[in-house]
Amino acid sequence: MNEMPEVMHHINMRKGDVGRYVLLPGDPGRCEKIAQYFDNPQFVTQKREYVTYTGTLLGEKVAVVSTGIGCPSTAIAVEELVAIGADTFIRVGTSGGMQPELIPGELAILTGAIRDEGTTLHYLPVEFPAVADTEVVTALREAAIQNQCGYHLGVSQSKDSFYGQHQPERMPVASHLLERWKAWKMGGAVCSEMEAAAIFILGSIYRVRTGGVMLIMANQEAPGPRVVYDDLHGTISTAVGALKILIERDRKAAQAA
Ligand SMILES: O=P(O)(O)O[C@H]1O[C@H](CO)[C@@H](O)[C@H]1O
Ligand SMILES: O=c1cc[nH]c(=O)[nH]1
Repeated sequence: MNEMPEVMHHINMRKGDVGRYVLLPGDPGRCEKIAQYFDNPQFVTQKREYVTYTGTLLGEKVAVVSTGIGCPSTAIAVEELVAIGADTFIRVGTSGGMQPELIPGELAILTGAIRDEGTTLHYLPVEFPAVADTEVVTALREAAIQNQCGYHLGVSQSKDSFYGQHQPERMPVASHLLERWKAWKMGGAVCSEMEAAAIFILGSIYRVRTGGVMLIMANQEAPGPRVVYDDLHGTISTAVGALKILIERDRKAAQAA
């Protein structure tokens, strides 16, 4: 087996560059905006789709690292971040709503993800569920309530094809995609996005804490207005609030130990 290099090949960082707590948006352009919610925000590095800023919350080092689109690049980010010492990850993303009652602008706090993608099959058989960490889910829910954000708890569909979600009819495998979408809906999936399954499966394997909070931009099951892509204040505040809750709880647990 090849050892991990000292400087990680893709994220371009080494031990000490980030702390334990990391936010993971897909879009590299969202990192600077998220970092503004930290104290002492600082740009660290950029390589390919991986942009990193660090800062502090309650005096603790935190980071935001973009994953790019999809599970392949996300799995690489999580692998390399775990190798340099991170152990708590929250995906901060956008998604499409999958249940008629969801209102664009509300949040989906993920308890798990449907593994409708190929990357995690390189890690665990498909029967293994992609689940979020209970402590992270609880912290996200508390933070959403503190921020007065409407939210729904549930599973996302983590898929490989954005256009397979939005224009399934034009795909040669249309009937397959439509039938499976119907099944995900009947099973109660709340939203569709592209990275959570990889984060959750790697979290299980490496015994690190993972979760995700997704802005519901539009509802595919109840067409109506979309929220603007840039309007992520509630989503980011909820993720940052959850990190603060986890930092405080971790400190108390360390003192009690
Ligand atoms: O909002 P982000 O985190 O970029 O994520 C969502 O947006 C992208 C698709 O437009 C996919 O990466 C999907 O998961
Ligand atoms: O509908 C959507 C919105 C954001 N990201 C997705 O993958 N799907």
